[in-house]
Amino acid sequence: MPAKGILVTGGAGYIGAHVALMLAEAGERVVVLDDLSTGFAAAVHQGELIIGDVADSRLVRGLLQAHDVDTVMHFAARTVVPESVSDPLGYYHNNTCGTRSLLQCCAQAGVKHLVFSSTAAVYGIPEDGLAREDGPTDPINPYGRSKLMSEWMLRDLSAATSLRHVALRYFNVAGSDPEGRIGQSTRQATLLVKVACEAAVGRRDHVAVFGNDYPTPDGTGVRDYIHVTDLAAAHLDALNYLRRGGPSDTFNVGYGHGTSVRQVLDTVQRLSGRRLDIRERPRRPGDPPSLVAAAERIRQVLGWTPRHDDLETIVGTALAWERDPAY
Ligand SMILES: NC(=O)c1ccc[n+]([C@@H]2O[C@H](COP(=O)([O-])OP(=O)(O)OC[C@H]3O[C@@H](n4cnc5c(N)ncnc54)[C@H](O)[C@@H]3O)[C@@H](O)[C@H]2O)c1
Ligand SMILES: O=c1ccn([C@@H]2O[C@H](COP(=O)(O)OP(=O)(O)O[C@H]3O[C@H](CO)[C@H](O)[C@H](O)[C@H]3O)[C@@H](O)[C@H]2O)c(=O)[nH]1
Repeated sequence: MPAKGILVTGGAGYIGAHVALMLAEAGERVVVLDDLSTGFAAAVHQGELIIGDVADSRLVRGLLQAHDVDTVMHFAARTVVPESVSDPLGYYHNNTCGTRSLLQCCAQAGVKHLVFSSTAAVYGIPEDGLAREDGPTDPINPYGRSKLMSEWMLRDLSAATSLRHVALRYFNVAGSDPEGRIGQSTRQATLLVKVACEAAVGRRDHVAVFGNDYPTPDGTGVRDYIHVTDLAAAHLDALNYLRRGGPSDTFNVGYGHGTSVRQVLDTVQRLSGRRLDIRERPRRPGDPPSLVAAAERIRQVLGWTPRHDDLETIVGTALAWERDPAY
């Protein structure tokens, strides 16, 4: 019997494309659904790309049936925090209502497994800077709320039906495919590693440091940066876990240690050999001083074994992409 299909929504985007390629290389039959609002057709290396909206129920129902899909990996979303503040309804429409529509199709088609892209933004500002899966969720922007609502819907649907899911809460994702096939080409990026690498190759004239008076070792914000290839591998671990019959669950995907803005910028300067024009700016509203994953559960339960837990590898691959992007 031919293998069941895996539907990857948002598979032309930065993270989804890395996962789709890794799945295809592992021998899975992948079909990508993406409206190309922020993604790139050239990011889809293997498997079919269907251009369309996750909220198009007719299209999605047809795809689930035609490709005999039993697993959905759901990446499609709008992801820019400040944009979610200025256009909250757009974010709830695309991320929350889009997910609801997709889930309805999955339930009707009897999809067995779903892996969902959630975010550390569901935590808001944890008191001690360490985010635990069973700790409070209190997102501070519409993006985080749109994702948390999706987690809730998934949890309720899994309780009511035979669907089982894994929600992965990503921390700060950066870097690119070490072979240079896929990377982050997001336009008007706001994320630190991407912005700093753009400056290092001369595509921006400066980098802002948002806040130098945080209660952190060097006064700048601390985050848990993870390499996109390790993040992609977590999705294959989640898939294997669900196939083994594992119950629905939620996991942080982070390394469990923090890096400051200044450490990131120092590394970008050292690896690029370029001095950046660094401008100290006031704190960015809504930024927690420090956000680091409690990172044990995913290793224990899913068996996730990161291979690129190294700031130089993260920045090095991000810089390589910035110098010579494939799209
Ligand atoms: N990049 C990060 O650091 C980060 C951190 C936490 C969580 N996430 C989550 O990971 C997922 C992927 O993010 P990314 O960084 O790859 O962003 P991205 O913008 O590169 O990818 C999102 C993809 O979804 C597509 N898309 C958006 N709305 C769609 C719709 N309605 N129908 C079909 N396709 C649609 C876009 O065209 C794009 O290809 C998102 O769900 C995001 O919330 C990302
Ligand atoms: O030009 C910049 C950009 C960022 N920063 C600082 O660098 C750190 C990281 O900021 P990012 O914008 O790179 O990422 P965030 O920590 O804001 O992460 C948010 O956006 C991510 C990607 O969308 C995830 O969703 C994540 O969960 C969500 O909290 C923060 O201290 C921020 O103040 C700067 O100093 N200058």
